[in-house]
Amino acid sequence: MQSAVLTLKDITKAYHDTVILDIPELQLQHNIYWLLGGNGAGKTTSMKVMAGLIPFKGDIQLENNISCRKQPVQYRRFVNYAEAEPVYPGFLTGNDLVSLYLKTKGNGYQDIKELIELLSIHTFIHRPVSTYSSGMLKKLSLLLAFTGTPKVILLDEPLITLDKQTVPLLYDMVESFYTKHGVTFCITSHQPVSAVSIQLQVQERNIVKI
Ligand SMILES: Nc1ncnc2c1ncn2[C@@H]1O[C@H](COP(=O)(O)OP(=O)(O)OP(=O)(O)O)[C@@H](O)[C@H]1O
Repeated sequence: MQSAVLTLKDITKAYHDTVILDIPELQLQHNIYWLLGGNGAGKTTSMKVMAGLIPFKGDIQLENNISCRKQPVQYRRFVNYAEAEPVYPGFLTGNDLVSLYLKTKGNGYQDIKELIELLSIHTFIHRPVSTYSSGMLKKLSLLLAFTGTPKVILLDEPLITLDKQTVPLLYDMVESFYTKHGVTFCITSHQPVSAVSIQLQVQERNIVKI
């Protein structure tokens, strides 16, 4: 049996008094997962919990040896996350953000300049992000999720605002990081995601395999 990359145990997440997630146990193996669920079901909340970015009860283990609760810095070094609607300080340029990520995450599996060219980010990377369109911002945030040497990449609604040419490029990146670099992906999307092999669903506050 494949060993678990992420193990969620006794997770509960509430906003104020409203419980959004109640997950007794969930194991994600090395794979590409598509997380489904209706509007407001809890997909983004699940992604933020798995990214270790918001408080929750319970714990998540990465490869059974790094605890999100006990070793949050180490955990976040190996779990990358791209938000559905990324927001960055407007005065920073794409170059500033790439430098910052490289400094904190280290050199990546693939040369960052190659990825910048591949996604055609080089034409605007020198500009402050306040001047970007939503699609340009999305491309930059996806690029940043592929920096460093993550074991898991979480992509929340990666397809929204992406142009037709970029969608297959993103799928190729997902496939190649999955096969060549052993990265596990969890992707939320209301559109079908062709790169995916296992579907998950947020159902009555739990995440189940379907
Ligand atoms: N910061 C917050 N404070 C209070 N409630 C919140 C907060 N963020 C999300 N919620 C609530 O949590 C529930 C789940 O929201 P979430 O954004 O995780 O859903 P989602 O499945 O990603 O939805 P969508 O498909 O519409 O993006 C919703 O009822 C939402 O109103």
